[in-house]
Amino acid sequence: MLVHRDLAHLPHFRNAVVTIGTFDGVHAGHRKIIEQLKSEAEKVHGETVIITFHPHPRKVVREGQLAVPILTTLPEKITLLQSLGIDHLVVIPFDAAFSNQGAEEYIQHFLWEKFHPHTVIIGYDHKFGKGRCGDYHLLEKYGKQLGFEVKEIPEHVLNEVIISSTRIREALLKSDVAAANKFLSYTYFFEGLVVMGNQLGRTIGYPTANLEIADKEKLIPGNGVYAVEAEVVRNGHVSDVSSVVSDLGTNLPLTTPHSLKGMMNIGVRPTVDGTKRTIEVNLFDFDKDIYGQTLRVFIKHYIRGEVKFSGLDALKAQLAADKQQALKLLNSEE
Ligand SMILES: Cc1cc2nc3c(=O)[nH]c(=O)nc-3n(C[C@H](O)[C@H](O)[C@H](O)COP(=O)(O)O)c2cc1C
Ligand SMILES: Nc1ncnc2c1ncn2[C@@H]1O[C@H](COP(=O)(O)OP(=O)(O)O)[C@@H](O)[C@H]1O
Repeated sequence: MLVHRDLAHLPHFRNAVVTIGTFDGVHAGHRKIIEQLKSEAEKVHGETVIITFHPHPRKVVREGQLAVPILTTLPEKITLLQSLGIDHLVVIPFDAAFSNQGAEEYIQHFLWEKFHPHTVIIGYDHKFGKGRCGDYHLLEKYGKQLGFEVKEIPEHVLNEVIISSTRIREALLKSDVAAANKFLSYTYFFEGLVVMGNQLGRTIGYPTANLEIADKEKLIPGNGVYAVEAEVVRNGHVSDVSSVVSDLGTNLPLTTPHSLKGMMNIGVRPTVDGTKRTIEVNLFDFDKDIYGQTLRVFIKHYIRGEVKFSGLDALKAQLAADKQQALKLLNSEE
C-alpha cells in the first residue's frame, strides 16, 4: 500500500475506485466497505483508493466540542489498512482551507482533478464541502457530466459502522475487551514508550514497564487488570509515519509468534500512591532493560478491577494469582 500525504504530488491512478472516510478502528463494519471497494476495483481492473482525513475533521470543524477518543492513531490505521490489501491511502491534511471548499469545488478540483476516479463509493448520507452541503445526489449529477460512477454503501453497512464504533468505545471504557475485540475483529492494541516508574516493582518480584502513550487522543481502556500480549517494536516513540510503514513487513500479522505474554494494570495504584493514572505491564519470562523503547500491547482479556490492598505482601499474593489467571486465559487460545 502506498501512503500519500502530499496532495500536490499524487500519482496517476489507474481506474481508481475510491471511498472516503475516517475509518477509525478499521473494525468489522469498515471491513465490509473495504470488501465492496475491492470487489468493485477487481471488476474494472482498477486500483483501490481510500481517502482519509488527518487530523479528524471533528477536531477542525467543531473546535471546542468534547473530544471523542480515537480507536486508531494514523500509523495504526495505516498498519491495519495495509494488512487488508488496499493499494493507496491518501491522507488529507484536514485544515480550515480544505473544510472551506464548496461542495462543487470539492468534486471538481479535488475528487475529479486529483483522482480521475472510475467509481466513487460513498454512503447515501455522506456529506461534503463547506457546511456539509454536498451529498450523494450532487455527486451523481457530476459523475454523469465528468464520467465517473457513484455507488452507494448499503444503509445496513453504514449503520453497523456507526453502531460498532460507539459500542467499541463504550466497551473499552468499561473494560469489556471481549465485546470490543469481537466488534473490531482483531485485538485492540496501543503503543507506549517505556518510562521510569517508582522502581518498586522489581523489589516485589514483578518489574513493570510503565507506559507513556504518545497520542493523547488514543482511547485507553477502563481501569483494571488485563491479560496481554506485547512486543518491543522499536527504539523511542513513533517519530513519523514513514518509519512505521517501513516497519510493516516485520510487524504483520498484528500478533506475531514473537509476542510475549504478560499482565497489565491500568489505574491509580491505590495501594502505593493512589493519584496519577498509570499503565504498566509485567512481562512473563522476560528480563531485559527496555526503558526508552516502545512496547506494543494487545489487550486480550480482562481479569479484575483495581483493589486497594493492605500492603505490598497482599498485593504480591494477588499478582501471583493474576499471573496464573492470565496464563490460563492466554494459553487457552493456543
Ligand atoms: C498485573 C498488575 C496488577 C496490579 N494490581 C494492582 C491493584 O489491584 N492495586 C494496586 O494498588 N496496584 C496494583 N498494581 C500496581 C502495583 O502497585 C505496581 O506495579 C507496583 O507498585 C510497582 O510500581 P512501579 O512499576 O512504579 O515500581 C498492579 C500491577 C500489575 C502489573
Ligand atoms: N519481566 C519484565 N516486565 C517488565 N519490565 C521488565 C521486566 N524485566 C525487566 N524489566 C525492566 O524493568 C523495568 C521495570 O522495573 P520496575 O522496578 O517496575 O521499575 P519502574 O518503576 O521504573 O517501572 C522495565 O521498564 C524494564 O525496563
